[in-house]
Formats: sequence, C-alpha cells, structure tokens
Amino acid sequence: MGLLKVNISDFIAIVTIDNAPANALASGVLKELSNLLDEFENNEAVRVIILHGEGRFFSAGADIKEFVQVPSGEEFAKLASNGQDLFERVENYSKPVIAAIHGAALGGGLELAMSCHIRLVTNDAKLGLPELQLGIIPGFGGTQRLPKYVGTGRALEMMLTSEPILGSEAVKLGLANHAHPEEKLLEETKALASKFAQKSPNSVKAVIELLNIAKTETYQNGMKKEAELFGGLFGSNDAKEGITAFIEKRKPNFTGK
Ligand SMILES: C/C=C/C(=O)SCCNC(=O)CCNC(=O)[C@H](O)C(C)(C)COP(=O)(O)OP(=O)(O)OC[C@H]1O[C@@H](n2cnc3c(N)ncnc32)[C@H](O)[C@@H]1OP(=O)(O)O
Repeated sequence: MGLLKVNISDFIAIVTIDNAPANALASGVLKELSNLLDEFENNEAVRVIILHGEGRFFSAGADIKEFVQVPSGEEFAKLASNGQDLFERVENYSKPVIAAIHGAALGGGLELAMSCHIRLVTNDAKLGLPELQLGIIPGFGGTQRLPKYVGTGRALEMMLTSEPILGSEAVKLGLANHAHPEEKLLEETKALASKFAQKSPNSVKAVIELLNIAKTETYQNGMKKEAELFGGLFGSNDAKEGITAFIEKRKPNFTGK
C-alpha cells in the first residue's frame, strides 16, 4: 500500500493517486485500486468516491517504464485485459466514482477517468489518448469508451494525432461535466459528491445499474429492469423515509436500508 492515499469524511472517500512523478498507473497502483474497491463495497461510511492525482497531473497513463519488462505479446494482451477488467469494475461500481482531473489525464489515465461515472476538469487540463505516439494503441478500453463521449470522428482524430484536448473543450464535447479553476476543483467536486451522498445508496446503485445496462441489453430489457428495480425499492426504509419526509416538509435522512 501507499500509492493511493485515502481520506474518508462525510460519506465521501477521496482517493489520491500518489505515484510521482506522473502518477503513472503502475501495476501496484491498479492493485491498490482493486483492493480499495473491495474494501469500500460494504463500507457504509463510503457513499461516493472521488479519484484525483497528487502533484502536477491526474495521471499520465500506464507506466511506460514497466512496458520494457513485458516478455511477450500474450503478456502485453493480459496487461490490457487486466486493466480493462478493473476499469469495467469501476464503471459498474455500486457507488458513484468521480474523477477530478487537473494537469493531464493521458492514455490509461484518461481511460481510468472515462470508466468513472463523472469527470470534472480544470479548464487547462489535457485529456488525450497518445498511445499511437508510442507505436501502440489504447488498451484499457479507450477505443471503446472515447467515441461514446465525443463521437467516432473526434475520437479517431484524438487517437490518430495523439493530441490532447483541453478540459474546457472536454466539457463542450460531453467528456467532462464541468470545468473549474484548479484551486477550486476539489472543493467543487466534493460539493457535487456531497449532493450524491445525501441520496439513498439503494437508489443511487439502481440508477448506475440502469445506466450501464444499455451496454449489453436492449432498450426494452432496460425498461423491464427499470420497472423491476423501481418495484424492488418500494418496500425499502429509504423509500418510506423519502416519501414521508416530502409529506412532512422536511429533508429526508437516508440510511441505505
Ligand atoms: C494500456 C495503456 C497504455 C498507456 O497508458 S501508454 C501511456 C500513455 N501516456 C503517455 O504517453 C503520456 C506520456 N507522458 C507525457 O506525455 C508527458 O510526460 C506529460 C505530458 C505527462 C508531462 O510532460 P512534462 O511536463 O514535459 O514532464 P516529463 O518530463 O515528460 O515527465 C515527468 C516525468 O514523468 C515521467 N512519465 C510521464 N509519463 C509517464 C508514464 N506514462 N509512465 C512512466 N513515466 C512517465 C517522465 O518519464 C518523467 O520522468 P523523469 O523525470 O524521471 O524523466
């Protein structure tokens, strides 16, 4: 442990990638992230996760210096599929994961951010998939996720030029939700996370599941699942609390029960 710093308060876990100089996603960083996801799953003190980077960058991607130790194409493919599996877990995680991006999110760094549920950026952050500059391609899901956010043409241009876009443009394209000045980024991210944390964890989990279902299921099956989960929440304490609070004209206090 030690490459990810964790601070939990007010139901928000702030996870800081601390792998100087560029917060490269070395295998140790990915292992720690996987362990944290295990740990947070049943931790009721964590309702929202914020990922960000210590120092100058969010993350400059996979650790290029580790690549030279990879012995074969099979191992290189395994490195990619292990990263894909982890980022898939982030995307399907039952609690919202927000990436707060400053400096740069490049290669695997952007791929990690794209697997998060929401991205907030600084105006001058650089977001890109520059792997073709290295003679390789994105391997942690970038070719599949980037076009969903920015469209095929723009995604292809970003990959074939290896040139990053700025945070301000990422917001215009829908890759990021909001841009903030760097000194305000974490504060604003926490403010957003805090709104999420006040909702019932059950409803939050259901909404994430329903948004992700479109990846594998038809529209009709998504609708069926929505009705099923809607019905499933009916008897929950949180649904009773939310509806009672509305009638009593007070703020609800959700417990996840
Ligand atoms: C399946 C996934 C695949 C991938 O993710 S492949 C990796 C894709 N990412 C990249 O290609 C980004 C590579 N890095 C850069 O373009 C630049 O760097 C930055 C824009 C991030 C920063 O540029 P600047 O401010 O000029 O600093 P600097 O001197 O280039 O880098 C500072 C130190 O950080 C190390 N570093 C940067 N990125 C990585 C990385 N991805 N893996 C390992 N180390 C990295 C450098 O080597 C150097 O280190 P030292 O000071 O010891 O020379």
